[in-house]
Amino acid sequence: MSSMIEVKHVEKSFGHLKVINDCSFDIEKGSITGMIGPNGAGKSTIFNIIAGTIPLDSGQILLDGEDVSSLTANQLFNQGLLRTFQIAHEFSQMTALENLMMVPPNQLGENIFNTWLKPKQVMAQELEVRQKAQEVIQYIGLDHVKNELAGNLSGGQKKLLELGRTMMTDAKVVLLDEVAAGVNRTLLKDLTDNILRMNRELGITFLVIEHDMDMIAKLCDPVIVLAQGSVMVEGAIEDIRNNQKVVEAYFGNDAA
Ligand SMILES: Nc1ncnc2c1ncn2[C@@H]1O[C@H](COP(=O)(O)OP(=O)(O)OP(=O)(O)O)[C@@H](O)[C@H]1O
Repeated sequence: MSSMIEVKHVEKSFGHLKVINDCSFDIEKGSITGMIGPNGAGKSTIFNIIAGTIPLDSGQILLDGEDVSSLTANQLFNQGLLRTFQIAHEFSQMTALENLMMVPPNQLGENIFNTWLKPKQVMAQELEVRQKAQEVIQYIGLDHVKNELAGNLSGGQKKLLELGRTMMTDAKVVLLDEVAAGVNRTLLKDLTDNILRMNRELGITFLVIEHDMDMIAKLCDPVIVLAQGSVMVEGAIEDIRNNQKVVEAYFGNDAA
């Protein structure tokens, strides 16, 4: 197995507060790697650094062997690394299907000159995108609500739609930040099944930050425990659960 993402000696401070401290770990290609840790451990910060939304102070991030430490989120998107985002306000007034159709970058039709100069190509591409969106909406099990406004979908359905949006791209790695929050148990199972299926069938690598331990246990191997800005332990969830250092990091020394 080779690495999809390598985090090497990354450091990040906010003012005088050192939040990420000589942090190094690898995410294997084809894995669903979980990241857990107590509040304030630096999970969101390292996640945002990998996603290109926060610059690192020092260290290096490699994507598929290439140094991407200074790339922006947009540039990383074009290299196949993306994170799910909540459906923005303006998209909530579009249908679920239209939300999927908005995703592919560089659609020819977006450029007015292309619409005049290359109308056939624009139409062919729109048809292709529509077909792909239809396939994706079926894949994620939202066909029955494809014409509903995204704003009217339930919390869990919105999460599924966000996952679907990543399938409209040629994603190699998807970063998921607390997808389970506010999702009911039935849709949580759909969400978990879809992530497992996308991983198995499409070969997408996932990095998952999650407070829901059930979801972590169902999805992730390995699991990385972050504490005070660096990796405390890494391994299978059963080993992590029984690790005394981890229990102490979460609950303090009283937990012993
Ligand atoms: N933009 C910022 N400016 C200043 N301090 C920040 C900033 N972002 C995060 N921090 C601080 O960095 C530390 C780590 O925060 P971070 O959100 O990465 O932790 P976390 O592990 O994701 O926590 P949680 O599980 O509570 O979401 C915290 O002490 C937080 O207050």
